[in-house]
Amino acid sequence: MDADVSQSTVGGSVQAPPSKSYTHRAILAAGYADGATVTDPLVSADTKATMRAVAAYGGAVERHEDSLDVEGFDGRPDIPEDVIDCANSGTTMRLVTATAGLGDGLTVLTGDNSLRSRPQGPLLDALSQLDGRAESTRANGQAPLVVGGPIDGGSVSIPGDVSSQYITALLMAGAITDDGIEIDLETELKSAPYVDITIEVLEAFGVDAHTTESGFSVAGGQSYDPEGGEYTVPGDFSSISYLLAMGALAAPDGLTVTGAYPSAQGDSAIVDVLQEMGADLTWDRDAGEIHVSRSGLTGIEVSVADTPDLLPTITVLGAVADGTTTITDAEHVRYKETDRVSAMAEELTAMGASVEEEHDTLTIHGGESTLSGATVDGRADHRIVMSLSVAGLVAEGATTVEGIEHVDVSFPDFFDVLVGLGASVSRE
Ligand SMILES: O=C(O)C1=C[C@@H](OP(=O)(O)O)[C@@H](O)[C@H](O)C1
Ligand SMILES: C=C(OP(=O)(O)O)C(=O)O
Repeated sequence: MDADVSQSTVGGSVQAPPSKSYTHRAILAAGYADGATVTDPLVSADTKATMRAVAAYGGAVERHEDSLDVEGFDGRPDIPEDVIDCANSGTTMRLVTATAGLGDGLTVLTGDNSLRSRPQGPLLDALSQLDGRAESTRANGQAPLVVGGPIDGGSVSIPGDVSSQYITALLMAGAITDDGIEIDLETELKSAPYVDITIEVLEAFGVDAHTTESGFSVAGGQSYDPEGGEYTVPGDFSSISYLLAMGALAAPDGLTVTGAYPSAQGDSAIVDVLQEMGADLTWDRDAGEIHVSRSGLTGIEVSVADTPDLLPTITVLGAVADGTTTITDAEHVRYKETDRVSAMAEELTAMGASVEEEHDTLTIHGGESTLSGATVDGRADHRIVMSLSVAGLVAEGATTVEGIEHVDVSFPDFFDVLVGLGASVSRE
């Protein structure tokens, strides 16, 4: 499905969607537990993949209007009756691959074309170091994967610059092992705040995991036991980034995002990025409300080492801002649903922007009247679709964004929200 987005303004108030990262972790943590209620979950294509995995391992997930009742598999998983299809979700594949290492038998994991081209090798290698069986069927470090155990824990050495999800996966599974897992990082850790999110969720489930001098550590023999049997998911700052970008570019009378409370999410840095670019933006942290209105923006230099999912949003902001925006430390953003560094450079160039791509860096030469409408390819990637749609709000003439159904991965009602805020969008 495509969306035709015309130059238009937005305004009003909108509730932040629930966090994808917290929802995945809460569902799996409830799976490792006897069970739990997950309140205000994100129900999306990606989190449904984690629900399916928990069910495949012997749990069950019942959906209610504002909550999920998760029946856990309580520690070590059953051996699934069938292949686990992780669809488009990297988080699901990495987190539940480590779960498979706890099982007394083999689990087969696969996903869609995109997921089957993403790197899993370092996690497979880590499970092998723990004497698990962990193989890529094509011997290329990519899914389909065949993984089995049961692992007892131990020490692993792993690179930190490919995906933090490997660390999250090992910490979550490590608590269930007999001996725990010590993780030594071979490189600096990229996307580090996502491990902070993991440690925060584990703590809420009564599990201790912590940083060490060389990486992370989780003791074995722990049980997942959430206080009060319930966990509430906060709002999602990656999703909020599109709402704030729309406000800063196209809300003359302002736009308010509610449900935006502080948490461990690195992507709340979008607030600092916008303020540094000169946006008229205030965040009432106690009330969980961010107010932003249309502002003249100026280019900045920003590292996405900790915040890879903000790259598409910042690229669009940079294309409209006066002067040059330089996005650095971006290599790991190439390992997502698509290579987002190239995708954003190419699609915004098609809209008239001047973007220079290097391996680790994007340089955008912006200006208020740079963007013009074009037909752009959403690359079957939710974040490319959403950021190009925001660009369409300020481009001269109509922008057609292809493949908009992919917003289902993290922000299923994105286009309803956009229309509700007054944007001129037609879908066909
Ligand atoms: O753990 C998580 O919830 C995520 C970690 C990040 O991935 P990497 O650690 O692979 O960079 C991020 O890009 C992804 O959207 C969600
Ligand atoms: C990269 C993302 O997610 P995942 O790694 O779970 O596919 C994302 O949501 O941008």
